[in-house]
Amino acid sequence: MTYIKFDRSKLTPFIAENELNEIQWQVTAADELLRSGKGAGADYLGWIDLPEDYDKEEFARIQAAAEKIASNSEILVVLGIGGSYLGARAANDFLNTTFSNYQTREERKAPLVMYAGNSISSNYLADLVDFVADKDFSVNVISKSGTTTEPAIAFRVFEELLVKKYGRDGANARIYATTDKEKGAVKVGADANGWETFVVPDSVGGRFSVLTPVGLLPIAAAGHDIKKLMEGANQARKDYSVSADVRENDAYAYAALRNILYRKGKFSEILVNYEPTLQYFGEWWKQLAGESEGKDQKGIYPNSANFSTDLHSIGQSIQDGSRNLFETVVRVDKPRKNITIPSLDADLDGLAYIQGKDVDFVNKKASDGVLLAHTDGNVPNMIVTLPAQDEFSLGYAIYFFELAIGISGYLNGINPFNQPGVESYKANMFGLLGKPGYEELTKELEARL
Ligand SMILES: O=P(O)(O)OC[C@H]1O[C@](O)(CO)[C@@H](O)[C@@H]1O
Repeated sequence: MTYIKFDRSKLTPFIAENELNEIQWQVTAADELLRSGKGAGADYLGWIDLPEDYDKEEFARIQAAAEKIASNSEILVVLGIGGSYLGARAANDFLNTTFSNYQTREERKAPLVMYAGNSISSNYLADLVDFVADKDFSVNVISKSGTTTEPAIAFRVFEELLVKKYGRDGANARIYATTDKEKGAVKVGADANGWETFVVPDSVGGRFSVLTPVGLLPIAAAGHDIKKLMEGANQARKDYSVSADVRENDAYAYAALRNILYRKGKFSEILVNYEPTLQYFGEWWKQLAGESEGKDQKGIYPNSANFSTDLHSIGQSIQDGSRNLFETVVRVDKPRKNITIPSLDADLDGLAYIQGKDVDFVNKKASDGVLLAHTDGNVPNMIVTLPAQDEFSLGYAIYFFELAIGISGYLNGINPFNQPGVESYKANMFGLLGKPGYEELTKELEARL
C-alpha cells in the first residue's frame, strides 16, 4: 500500500486480469531499460534519483533566495515556458489558497508569483508590465537554452523595466537565472552581470524538471515547503523501486493499463480533477505525457478536464461521443477547507436532502456518480487519490506520473525523453520572422501563405 492510492477496480469491463499478466514481461523489460540506462534517451534519466540525489548546497541557496525575494519584493515574475514553468505553476496553484492573487502581501505572507514568457501575447505582457511597474518585484528567468523565443522576449521587457526602476546594479540583485550550467544566453548574461544562478541539470529534460531549481525556486518563493515536496517525491521513488511487478507497483500498473487501453483503440486520455486548484496539474501532466509519448505517428493524446465544471460543457461528448477515450481521475481525499450547505426552511431549490452536509461530500458523490456513468458509457476510468492537498502528496504524485510516463513510453516503443516535433513550428516561425540563417525557408513559406 503506497501513500497515494491507485484504483483500477472499474476497469473490469474493459481489461481482463490475464491481460495485465500478459503485459508484465514488457513492463519488466521497460523497467530494465529505464533503470539500467540502456533505453533510448538515457542521457535524460537524472529525474529518477533526483529526490534523493539533489544538490543540497544549491537547495539551501534556493531557500535563501526565496527569503531574499520575500524581504524585498511584492511580486516574483517567473519567465519560462513548457517544462520551465508548468511544474511551478501547477505546484503553486495546488498549494496556494484559491484567491491568493487577490490577497494583500500581509495576508499572503509571501510574494505573489506571476508568470510570463509562456505565450507571445502582447496584451498579456503589457498588462503584466503595467501591473508590476509601481510595485517592488524580482524576476526569475528560467530557460535551459536561453534562446526560447517566448521567455527571451519577456526577459528583455522585464530586464529593461528592472533597470529603469532600480538601476543596473539594483536590477542585477533582483534577477535570478535558472539555466544551463555553462552555456546559453541567460548564462552569458548571468556571468556578465552577477545574477544569482541556479542550474537546470543536463540529465533532466524540461518536463521532468519541476523538482530541480526550475520548479523549486518559484515554489519556495510562494511560501511553500520544498523540503516536504522532495520528501514526498523521495518516498514515491523508494516505494516504486521495490518491484517491477504490476501487482505491486502502482506506477507501473498505471503505465501498463493505459497502454493496454491504447492498443484497444482508446487513443485519448483525459486527466480529470474535481478541484480547480488542480487545473495546472493537468497542464503540467499534458506536457509530460504529450511531449514524452506523442511521436513516430503514435502515442496517447493527452487531455485534461476540470469537473464538475466541464461536465456541463464537454461532459456530453465524454458520455456519448466517439468511444476512443479513457479517463484518469485525480482526487484529493481531504480538501484543505470544507464548507457546510446552509439549511433553509423553504426548499425552493430542492436541496433539503443535502442541507447540513458539507460541499466536499457532494463533490465526492458527484465523482462516484460520474465514474459509474462514464464506465457505463464505455469510457474506462482509473483513479489516483492524493491523501491531502499538501507538499508531500504533491511531490509523491509528481514522481508517480513521471515514472509512469517513462515506463509507458518504453512500452510503446518510443524514446520518451526527446521532443523532435516541437522544433517544426519554431523553424517556421523563425523563417517568417526573417531570422538570419532561415532565408530559404522564409521564401518557401511566404509563397505558401
Ligand atoms: O528551458 P527552455 O530551453 O527555454 O525550453 C522550454 C521548453 O521548450 C521545449 O523545448 C519545447 O516546448 C520544452 O521541452 C521545454 O520545456
